Amino acid sequence: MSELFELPRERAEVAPGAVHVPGWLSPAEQRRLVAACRAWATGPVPLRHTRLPGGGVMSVRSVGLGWHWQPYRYSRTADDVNGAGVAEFPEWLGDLGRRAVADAYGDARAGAGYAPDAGLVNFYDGDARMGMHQDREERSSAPVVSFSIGDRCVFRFGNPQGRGRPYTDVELRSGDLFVFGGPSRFAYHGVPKVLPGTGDPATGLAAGRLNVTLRVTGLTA
Ligand SMILES: O=C(O)CCC(=O)C(=O)O
Ligand SMILES: [Fe+2]
Repeated sequence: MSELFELPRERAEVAPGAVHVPGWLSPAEQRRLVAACRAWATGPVPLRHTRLPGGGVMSVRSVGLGWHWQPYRYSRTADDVNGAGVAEFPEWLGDLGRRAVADAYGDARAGAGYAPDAGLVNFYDGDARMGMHQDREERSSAPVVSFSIGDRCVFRFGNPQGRGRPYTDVELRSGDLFVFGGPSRFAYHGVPKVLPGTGDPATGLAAGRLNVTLRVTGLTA
């Protein structure tokens, strides 16, 4: 069906403290993020499939900013990849995060006080997905900010008690913002499906889905 007949996509509070803001990133901001991710993907730590303790590898390819994430801790160096120090978390990305929190919650003060120090860049090709998990390696309950670019996906957002129901399936499209904090900060969430071929190459991403999450680690040193 043509986009013409689709309902407008509205800001929605999917769970308490979990807010979806469709089309939040401008086309220029999406292009800037894609270009930045392209550079981060090459190093100092390359975009790679994270190895899991059980021996498997994640289908998503990832790289960290500010801090390196590996199951299940943060470090400054990518000891499970090439030992290199992670790329710096840029100030402009923190600024984008502050605006995102302010807009998602309609709370300028919450936005101004948001100080993310870690970014996680995730790239999904057509077959990649992410199982239900909590973001819980952070020692802070500040919100997680998530930006999506490229192919659409089904984002499953649940509850802090466990992987199962209740959850809500949200379609995240290029430019969408999702912020989860407050009572939903430690809610389980995942990406059961990416919808290949639904992105717009004008973003600079010809195929696949890019997701960038910002976090406050609460860690020092
Ligand atoms: O790709 C997404 O939308 C979610 C990514 C995510 O949950 C994570 O990186 O922890
Ligand atoms: Fe997550």
